[in-house]
Amino acid sequence: MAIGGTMLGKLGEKLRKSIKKLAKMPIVDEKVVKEVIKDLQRALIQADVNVKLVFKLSKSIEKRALKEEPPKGITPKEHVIKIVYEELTKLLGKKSYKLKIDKKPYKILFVGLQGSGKTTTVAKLAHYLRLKGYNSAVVCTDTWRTAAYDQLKQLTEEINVPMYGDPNEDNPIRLAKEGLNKFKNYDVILFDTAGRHKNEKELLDEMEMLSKEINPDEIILVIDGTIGQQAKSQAKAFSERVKIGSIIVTKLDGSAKGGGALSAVSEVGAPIKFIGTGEKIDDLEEFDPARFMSRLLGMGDIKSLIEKFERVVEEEDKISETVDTMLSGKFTLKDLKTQFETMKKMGPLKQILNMLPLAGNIPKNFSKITEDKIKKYCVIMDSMTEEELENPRIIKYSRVKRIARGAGVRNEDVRELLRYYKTTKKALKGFERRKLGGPIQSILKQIMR
Ligand SMILES: Nc1nc2c(ncn2[C@@H]2O[C@H](COP(=O)(O)OP(=O)(O)OP(=O)(O)O)[C@@H](O)[C@H]2O)c(=O)[nH]1
Repeated sequence: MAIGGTMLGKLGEKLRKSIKKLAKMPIVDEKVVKEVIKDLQRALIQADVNVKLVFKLSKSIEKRALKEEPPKGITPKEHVIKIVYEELTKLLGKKSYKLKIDKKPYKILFVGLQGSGKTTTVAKLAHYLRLKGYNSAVVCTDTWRTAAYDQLKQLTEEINVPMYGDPNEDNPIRLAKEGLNKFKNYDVILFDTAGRHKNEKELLDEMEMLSKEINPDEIILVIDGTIGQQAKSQAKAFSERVKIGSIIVTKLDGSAKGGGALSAVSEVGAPIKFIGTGEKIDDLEEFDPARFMSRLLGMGDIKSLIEKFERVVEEEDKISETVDTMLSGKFTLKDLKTQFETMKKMGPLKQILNMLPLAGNIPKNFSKITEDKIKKYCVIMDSMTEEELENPRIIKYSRVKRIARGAGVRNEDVRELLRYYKTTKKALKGFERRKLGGPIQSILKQIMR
């Protein structure tokens, strides 16, 4: 499911809007920073993010945006975008934590209130684990809700995962013991539990007893994302009685309060390892705060953009030299080849372009070329001689024919590449270095590297 679509839809939209606004500002000063912070505050509070957290975030953004110097090669605007992104990400946790199956059987105890999506999540995780190559089995210990057994049975049958339970048994401990014994040769055993009891205390008592009996390798708390920041007190109640190892927040699809739930749960101390994004069996996603935020912000992969910026800074001198050569008109097919090879290494061109918040400013010649073309052109250049690459002017008809044959393409393809080269060279000549604005220059540098 696309986050940009329904999931936390409104929050994402609003955050995107304020970042776009920032990206459009001619300069970034205190007034602009404050305005952006106001927008962010409004969006976050509407998504039920705790006011204190929002306040903390505002302070850090303001302080960093106004005090920190942007690194060389990065414009103040890009710098502020990066700070906003980093601070928003921090709301969701410091890093990503993966589920590690490091012994056999790996026992997972699921806890959570009724309706949180626990049973569905157990099945989703069993399915996820199977795709990762682990064979897992499921035990139903819920003796309170009679439909729980049937629901789990149906879900596990659909995915062909063995399940143990007994609708006539009223002792969850006995069910857990039996299940443990039955599935001890499996890679992973998932224990589903009750979500309802006479009262909350007794539910927690039962979880504690089950935990003692099963001695799980990990206890996963399942929390309904639609409850917003209340998720924190719920998580706390459970963690006071059993050792919560990780959390899964469900129903983030279409929940306006998802941001509140995620940020609140991040404060509890146990990492969010997965999120539930729908009712279907594969609507379970590994949770990575940085990736999640960059997707939510809908600006392509900001994380990789930032890493690239870091490389830009490191390679500033080297790039500067290359750009100088290109802009001075000494642009050979060899330079074009280097440029293509970098593009190939950096991933699909489309992706690179999407990563740039200001992609609209890229000269047409650069954005028009497709990945397939790049591949083809590289093959063609591979069958050229060093001399031809250095001095493309010598490539006349007989050479075109030889190159085409060598590369297994039509003569017309070779001529097309030569035309592309000429246009690019001309376009580069048209740029006067001093006329290039900051961001355009760094984009050009990225592309030309
Ligand atoms: N939209 C959406 N619905 C979900 C998600 N996860 C679970 N649900 C739905 O939430 C409802 C409750 O889920 P269950 O798995 O039955 O809840 P439970 O926590 O196991 O309830 P107990 O068995 O009583 O503890 C079901 O209708 C699920 O389909 C999710 O990520 N997104």
